[in-house]
Amino acid sequence: MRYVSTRGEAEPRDFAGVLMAGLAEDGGLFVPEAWPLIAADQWRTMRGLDYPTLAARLIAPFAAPSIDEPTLLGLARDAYAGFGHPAVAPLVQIDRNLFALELFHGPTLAFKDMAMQLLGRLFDHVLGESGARVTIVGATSGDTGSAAIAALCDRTCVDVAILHPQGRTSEVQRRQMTTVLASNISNIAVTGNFDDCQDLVKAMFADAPFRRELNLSAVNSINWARVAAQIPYYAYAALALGAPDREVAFAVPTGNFGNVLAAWAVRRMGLPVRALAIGANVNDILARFLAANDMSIRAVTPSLSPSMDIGVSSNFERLLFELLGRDAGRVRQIMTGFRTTGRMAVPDAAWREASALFSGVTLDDEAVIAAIRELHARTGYVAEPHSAIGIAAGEHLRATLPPEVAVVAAATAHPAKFPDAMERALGFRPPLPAALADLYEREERYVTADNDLGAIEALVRAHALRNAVPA
Ligand SMILES: Cc1ncc(COP(=O)(O)O)c(C=O)c1O
Ligand SMILES: N[C@@H](CCOP(=O)(O)O)C(=O)O
Repeated sequence: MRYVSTRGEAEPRDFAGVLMAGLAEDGGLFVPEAWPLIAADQWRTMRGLDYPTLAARLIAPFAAPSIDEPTLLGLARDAYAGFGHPAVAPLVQIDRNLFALELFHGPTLAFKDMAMQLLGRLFDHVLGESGARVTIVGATSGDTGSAAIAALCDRTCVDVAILHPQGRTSEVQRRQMTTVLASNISNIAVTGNFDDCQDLVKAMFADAPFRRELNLSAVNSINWARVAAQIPYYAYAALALGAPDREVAFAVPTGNFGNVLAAWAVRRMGLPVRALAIGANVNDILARFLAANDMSIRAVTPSLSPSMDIGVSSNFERLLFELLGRDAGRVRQIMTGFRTTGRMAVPDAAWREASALFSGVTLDDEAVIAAIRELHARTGYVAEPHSAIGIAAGEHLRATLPPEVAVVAAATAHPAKFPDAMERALGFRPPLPAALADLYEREERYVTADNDLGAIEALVRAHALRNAVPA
């Protein structure tokens, strides 16, 4: 499989090349040159496979020829061995025809572990073969950072610098990052919001000499490998519920649009996905787009679902590329306009196509608290704010669909990551699992920095040089 940039000017490359490159040199995102299409008969043979086997089977067409399926299977078995549930991503029925796909049984208690545990092993595999070393720069609103750090700490071939918005994550999220004292990990608390951090990451990639000097790579969902590794759990859920012989629909709490893009991908690969709902907090650029073709940047407002406090959803560009018939020139023009005007001029036909498949549901903090309480009182299910938004979107979706369509909502984080919100909603603080029980006693280490590219680059360079192996 070869990958092309959504903006058409970067050199195409294979899976290993895309894993290492992260963001394309033209500022675009890598996408598969062609989508693998799986026939119904082949899908049926995948029913009942365990999670690592299914993951290897579905990622194999994306990874070929860089990495073959047996190698992927070995990496996947290792990646998911430490998960806290034997099914890795269990489906829990929470109501009539409504299921929660629990994606938070990995080491850092959020769905990011599902991809990141595999990604860490992919980096080792590819870099081990080449002998190269990379500097990974990442932006986080709370969960990507801790998952990346857990997956990559102490690996000899990578240095990791994670930018988080100072004071805008939950304390558990911050401590999950800042208490990892491995020498290849650096945490930078930036004065600003997640979008500032993400813009800084993209600016580092756009600084060609810096990018070359440090051999930059990415762990955010701008890196195609992240999205590829998020595809299997949607297929896993759909197959368990009867696909390809039964339609399914997915509801996904959304920030950077990576997770729901993976759900869209299984549809593109041939599974009968009838509809996709995105759940948003007050930072609802995607819901506004779907409702009224209003993709306009607004100030980011802190909320009880901090991981979704995102103003601009990077992965929308991958969907836009498809909606525009893969016209990279058009994408380039629209994205340039978006950056300069703050409003994305999506052609009407593309918007209509998107809104025929996707719907959006917005919940402000009061509605989130009410949704957590109501869900708990009615079903006994304890959902943290992000998952509660996903489930609320699933409930809206269910009301619009025939009863034979199975609705699956992504439960993206463990309630213990957001104890303040849970206490406000349900009057108790869910305990952290044993492996994290002493999180509040652990030493924290991080540096703070202004939202200034030069200052951040200097910190990242110093970190990478400190760890560089002498020639
Ligand atoms: C717990 C949680 N839920 C939902 C999201 C939104 O996912 P995405 O950014 O892939 O849309 C995030 C962050 O990305 C998250 O950490
Ligand atoms: N919600 C994320 C933000 C980054 O999203 P990503 O999927 O692009 O890594 C986080 O928790 O960090």
